[in-house]
Amino acid sequence: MSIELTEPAPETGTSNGNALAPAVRVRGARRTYTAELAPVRALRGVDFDVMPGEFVAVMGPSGCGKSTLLNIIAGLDTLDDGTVEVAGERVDGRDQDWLAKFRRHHVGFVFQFFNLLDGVSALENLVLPGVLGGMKRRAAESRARDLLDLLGLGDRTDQVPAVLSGGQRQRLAIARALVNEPGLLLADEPTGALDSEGGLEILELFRRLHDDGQTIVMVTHSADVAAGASRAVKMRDGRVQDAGE
Ligand SMILES: Nc1ncnc2c1ncn2[C@@H]1O[C@H](COP(=O)(O)OP(=O)(O)OP(=O)(O)O)[C@@H](O)[C@H]1O
Repeated sequence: MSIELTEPAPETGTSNGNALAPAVRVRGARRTYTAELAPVRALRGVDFDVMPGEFVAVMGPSGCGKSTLLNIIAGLDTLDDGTVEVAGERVDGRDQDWLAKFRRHHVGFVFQFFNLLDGVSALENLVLPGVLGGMKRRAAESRARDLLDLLGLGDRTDQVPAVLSGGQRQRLAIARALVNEPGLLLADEPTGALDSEGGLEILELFRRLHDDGQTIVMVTHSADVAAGASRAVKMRDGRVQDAGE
């Protein structure tokens, strides 16, 4: 059974009715963390745009604010100042319930260390977020099986994550992130825990998803991985130094 990877426009409803709204629009983003010695200014006025269908790599030295930027786009962290829009919808200033619902339907998140549910099968790792996202169990199972097939894990449905290789676990995590057909896929160092072969395999998968229209923002330290994206954004000291072309 084939599966359509191309995403329809997210049904967030744009605030201004503009169908060409950027997938992501961040303006003047500031985030300072309280720390023991001195406050850490993780974001110092970031402007960042991603158009629908782009595959953007975010690069920069350790501590420059890459993960913080990704987290504020996902509504996993809050801003001190500035605005964040995803598909035309303001994300900043929302309460936790709104953000949880928003994430469930519109944002898929892939982590460096997979963050899978260890005690349940590969299939169940996908079915649970599908059901939480509002699917009937049978529909979620069907979607989960299709995604596992698509990502080359069709023969692993009943296995728990612990018996999978790192690359297979990351493919499972990507499948999970796609269960609810998010308009936006965010990935924080998705190849960071893999060897170079495993990393390139994941990059190839992202490129396929991108070819099918998926909007992707990926944080990476690897220039080789970033070269596979359609644009590389460079951050430094809490700012965007180069927005790429
Ligand atoms: N919850 C927090 N509390 C305090 N400081 C934090 C917190 N989260 C991040 N920071 C600090 O904010 C700065 C930016 O962190 P961030 O994780 O965004 O950087 P990064 O570019 O993703 O780094 P890396 O490449 O090492 O993952 C760092 O100095 C970090 O120590």
